Amino acid sequence: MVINGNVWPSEDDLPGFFNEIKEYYGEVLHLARHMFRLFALSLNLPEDHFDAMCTHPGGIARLMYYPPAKDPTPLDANHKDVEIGLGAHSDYECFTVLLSSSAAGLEILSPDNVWTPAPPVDGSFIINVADFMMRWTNGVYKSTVHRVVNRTTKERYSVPFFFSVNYDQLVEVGKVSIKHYDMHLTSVP
Ligand SMILES: O=C(O)CCC(=O)C(=O)O
Ligand SMILES: [Fe+2]
Repeated sequence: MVINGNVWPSEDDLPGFFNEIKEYYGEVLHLARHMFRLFALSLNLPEDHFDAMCTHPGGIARLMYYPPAKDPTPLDANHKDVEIGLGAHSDYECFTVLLSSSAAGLEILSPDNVWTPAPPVDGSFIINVADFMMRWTNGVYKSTVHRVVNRTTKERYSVPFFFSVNYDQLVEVGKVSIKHYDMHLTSVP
């Protein structure tokens, strides 16, 4: 449900901003729908399995800004990070298409609980599996715990695009029916 629409800066204040964002949103939405086809194939489902569930999908693009670090410190297990830009979390939709920032800062928690940098790679996207996909696939896909710490003296920008099926889509995990945003834990078969 959309309660309020987006509030856009005026064209005078930020010329071209609305059109650039709109164009990016259209392209990344297209890519996300394509990614869902790859997820389907990887799960031994027909390629178009998710198509009808993504006719008016949840898709939120967020523009992130991380100021330069005042006290740049390397990633070090013995050092307590004080300048965390975005604390440890997993995303909660199906998956996130993350446009790599030109500056480093994204860190992924490895399965053995070690923070590991995910440095930007020019012209690439990072795909983070999110909680809904993990629940839906009964843990076949696992959501990625990640955080952002800008350890550089550069400003950092990034654009995550959080993607989901239609918010009114009924989905099933094994024999358990769940509704979006009304999830319960299910046992792994
Ligand atoms: O800025 C980034 O690279 C990641 C952003 C993020 O994880 C989020 O907004 O959920
Ligand atoms: Fe995130």
